[in-house]
Amino acid sequence: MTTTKKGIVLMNLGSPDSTKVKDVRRYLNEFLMDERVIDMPYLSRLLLVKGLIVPFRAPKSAHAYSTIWTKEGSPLMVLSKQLQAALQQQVTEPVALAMRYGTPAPWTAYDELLEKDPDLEEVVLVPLYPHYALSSYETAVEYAKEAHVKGKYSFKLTIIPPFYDNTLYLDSLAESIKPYLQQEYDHIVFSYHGIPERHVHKTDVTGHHCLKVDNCCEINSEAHKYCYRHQCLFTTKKMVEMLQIPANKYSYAFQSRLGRDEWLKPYTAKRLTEFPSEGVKKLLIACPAFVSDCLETLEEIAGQGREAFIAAGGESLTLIPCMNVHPMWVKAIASWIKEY
Ligand SMILES: C=CC1=C(C)c2cc3[nH]c(cc4nc(cc5[nH]c(cc1n2)c(C)c5CCC(=O)O)C(CCC(=O)O)=C4C)c(C)c3C=C
Ligand SMILES: [Fe+2]
Ligand SMILES: [Fe+2]
Repeated sequence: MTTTKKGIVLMNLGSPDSTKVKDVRRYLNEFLMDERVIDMPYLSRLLLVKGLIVPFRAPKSAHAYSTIWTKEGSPLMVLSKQLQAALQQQVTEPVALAMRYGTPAPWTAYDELLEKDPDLEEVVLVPLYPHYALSSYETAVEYAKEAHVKGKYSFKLTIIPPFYDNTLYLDSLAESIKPYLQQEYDHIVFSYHGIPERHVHKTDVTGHHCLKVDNCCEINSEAHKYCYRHQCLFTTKKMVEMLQIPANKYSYAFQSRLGRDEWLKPYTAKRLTEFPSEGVKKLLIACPAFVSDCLETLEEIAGQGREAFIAAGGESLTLIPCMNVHPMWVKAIASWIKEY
């Protein structure tokens, strides 16, 4: 029996090169000019992003990054590199890292793998997103595929699908949350990165299900394959079942809204200011849409979010860290590689 010579690419979102405003500006321009993130015709997008959003956002984001930046760089990059190293301990195939924005680009990762093994026959791409969204999973995959075609690489590219319902992901996530449920708490919120409602309509393959039918995400539909909201709600439901969280002690919410469009609701930022008046004083927050801690968990939730919650009368907000390099999570990725 001959075995295929494989390599692995872990792919995440990416961070600016530094907290300097010019680096953050370059990163935001690349990110927000992505048509799967700001889905507008090119000229309108250019005017909005370069004329309005980035000039105002870059200094604010640079400051936000400066509050979480480490000696080794952005937490997202540092933790992604740690995940790469931990996975490399578990598998014999070479493991490289790629980012959708900034560096390392997918072609850099492909070249790195080929340098280690010029006879490489297959690369397994692991987009580090549990849930499908145009602005996360799809854009990463399309970018990696484009780099594969443009670079005329001869190896086969195999792509791991969104893993929101995969037992190994759910087991690792539950295991990473479990210790935090031992402490006294009033409520746990599962906070997912938000997306515009328009994106949910766009990915509805039926054209008439998502956000149009009552309880759309709970009624069986072929739309769920691409429905970010369904997939987030599914992950929440599984966590609640597996961790036996009482029905009155949990909720879900969506964070990181940008602009004035309607995004998935409820908004985390609003809920944080409402919880204390509902009797929630000790709050836990888990962020299952992120596999590695990043600006959105460390600054938006544990920084600004905690401040808003306390100012509204809350006592404590505990951010449950992402899976990061949890041994079960590393093993989960290693076994997906074997399966594919
Ligand atoms: C979990 C998946 C993600 C989805 C879906 C997503 C959608 C989305 N994001 C923006 C705008 C921004 N997001 C930013 C940071 C950021 N986003 C994700 C993941 C998803 N985004 C991560 C992991 C991060 C953190 C990166 C890091 O370096 O730590 C930012 C940059 C920071 C800021 O200025 O707030 C922007 C901008 C939109 C518009 C969108 C859906 C359309
Ligand atoms: Fe984002
Ligand atoms: Fe749905």
